[in-house]
Amino acid sequence: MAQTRRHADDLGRWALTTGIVIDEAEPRSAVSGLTGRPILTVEGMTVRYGTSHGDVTAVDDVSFTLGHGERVALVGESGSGKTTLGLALAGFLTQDNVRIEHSRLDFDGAALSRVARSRLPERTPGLSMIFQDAMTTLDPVWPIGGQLRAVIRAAARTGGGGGGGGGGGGGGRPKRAEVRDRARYWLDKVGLRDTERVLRARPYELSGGMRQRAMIAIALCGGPKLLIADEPTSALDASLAREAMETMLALTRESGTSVLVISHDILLAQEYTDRTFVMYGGRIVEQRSSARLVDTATHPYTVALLRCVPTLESAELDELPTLASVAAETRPAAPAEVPSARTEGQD
Ligand SMILES: Nc1ncnc2c1ncn2[C@@H]1O[C@H](COP(=O)(O)OP(=O)(O)OP(=O)(O)O)[C@@H](O)[C@H]1O
Repeated sequence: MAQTRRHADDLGRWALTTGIVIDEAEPRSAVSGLTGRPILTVEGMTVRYGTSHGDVTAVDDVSFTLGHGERVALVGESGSGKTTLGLALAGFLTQDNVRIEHSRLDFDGAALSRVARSRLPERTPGLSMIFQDAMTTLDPVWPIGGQLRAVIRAAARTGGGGGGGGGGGGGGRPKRAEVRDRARYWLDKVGLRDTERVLRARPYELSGGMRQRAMIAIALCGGPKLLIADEPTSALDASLAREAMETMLALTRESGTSVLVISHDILLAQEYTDRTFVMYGGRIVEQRSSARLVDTATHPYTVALLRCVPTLESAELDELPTLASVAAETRPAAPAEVPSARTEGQD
């Protein structure tokens, strides 16, 4: 808790310092037309790292649900706990110094207990994760083809799908030729040409954009029901980032895969997702329809974040607004003045 508190005190002016957190959950159906049982239900999740200076509470009592086929952006500044939340959900936080607590964590209708998860790439069947930098995430000395085939085989063992390329999703052991076909199919799906070369290549032999596409193929070839993408395009330049994001989202739409995309980029969140969750100091302080975020955001941090988005008007300014400058302009709100939580549709 000490670290979270210090972090909040650095910014000093927003609601977290007054202890007020607005967790404004809109009904999913009202936002995206999605109904039925959620693919993911998280209640009361807290993640702490034990350090030599005491415990760091990186995720602090977070609750939300994610619908089947829904795409949600998790935005927030550096250190707000986005990556920790994604890693905890995907089962990557297994170190001894990490403590994860929750009152409920259900994925695809079943409780996700950490002990039930096994080694990669079978850590959580049906749940896949993409990371920021393919170069440091992919095995550097293992050809792309081998990495793809390992996930395809693992998915087949656990009954995963993945579609296309010759079966293998029926829970049995797929034939070698089928696995090879499916690996080619997925490279083709993510827009990589010269697939034979890419299959044989090690990650360092590909360009950044190609590596990121290969990582998207590896993440999706097992037919996940939920994809957690942590800053999936921030290592790419703007045009490649857009292409890779569009490819990833088109493929997940096609397969009905739910997506939780972690990003600093609130514009990207608005453009590509159904709902946006804003994280601040380890908490989800706002959950909104992405399309209506600008008009409906009430939490002071979200409002400040939106004011920092560059616009044509701000190009005229001597200095672009930053969180620090917006905070400096904002009179510290007394607890009674902080906007109260309202759910859209109540007005
Ligand atoms: N292994 C660790 N040990 C101790 N503290 C950690 C560890 N990893 C993260 N933290 C701390 O947990 C908090 C949340 O970090 P996290 O990386 O989850 O935030 P983030 O929002 O994803 O940031 P970024 O956008 O920069 O990736 C930060 O205070 C960070 O310093």
